[in-house]
Amino acid sequence: MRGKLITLEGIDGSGKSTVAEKLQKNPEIKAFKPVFTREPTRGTLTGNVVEKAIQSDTDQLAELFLFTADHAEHLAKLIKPALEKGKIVISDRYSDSRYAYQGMTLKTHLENPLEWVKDLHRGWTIVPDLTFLFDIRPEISIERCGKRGEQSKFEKLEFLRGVREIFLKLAANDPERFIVIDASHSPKYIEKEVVKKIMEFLSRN
Ligand SMILES: Nc1ncnc2c1ncn2[C@@H]1O[C@H](COP(=O)(O)OP(=O)(O)OP(=O)(O)O)[C@@H](O)[C@H]1O
Ligand SMILES: Cc1cn([C@H]2C[C@H](O)[C@@H](COP(=O)(O)O)O2)c(=O)[nH]c1=O
Repeated sequence: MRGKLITLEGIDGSGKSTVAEKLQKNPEIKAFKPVFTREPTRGTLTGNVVEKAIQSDTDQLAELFLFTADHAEHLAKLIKPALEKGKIVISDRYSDSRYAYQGMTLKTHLENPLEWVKDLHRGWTIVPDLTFLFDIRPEISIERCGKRGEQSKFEKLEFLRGVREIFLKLAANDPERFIVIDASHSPKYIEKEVVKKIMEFLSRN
């Protein structure tokens, strides 16, 4: 039987990586021996190029294609083989990050960037079985990122407001797949909520 793909999404500083770390240590989740991964990928040719691109003034369309190439590589080398082996895969960011972030960066290039970017993925990507959207006001997430001590070029209030809006739209349009989590709660509360929802999902599927 094909495995299950669970993704963690949200704006910068919404707490996805913190949740991913907690899930890796959680006994209920560990029992399923999930494969933990992320986008942009780490330590790969495509992931390294993306890393460089987002640290510089790369053209927005070029950036979309680099993120998408990284996604193709991620699918081919890790996601598909793991799902074919029946594994549960948990990815910190995935295609919805492209729809939301590049849906914003490409606003000046294209008439309907969200649909255009979604179309680009159609026919070859794998749609997640379950997606958690960690929803938070950018004012809070930016403050959190400040404390973390690094700043990406996407961590701007107006920009993240737009990204958040697209994420919420994606979730509203696909309520079967998305679970929206109020990410302003404590890490402990969020971990409990996410574990509960994953266990419910796995018991049904
Ligand atoms: N629920 C929470 N409450 C308060 N602070 C949090 C919470 N979750 C995470 N943090 C802190 O906020 C910062 C950002 O968290 P984290 O790196 O998990 O976010 P992220 O969504 O993975 O961000 P990015 O996508 O930008 O890498 C970290 O310093 C982390 O310790
Ligand atoms: C996958 C993906 C990511 N981004 C953005 C989101 C972040 O600002 C950075 C890097 O991600 P990280 O989780 O903070 O390491 O890149 C994007 O714009 N498009 C994407 O597809």
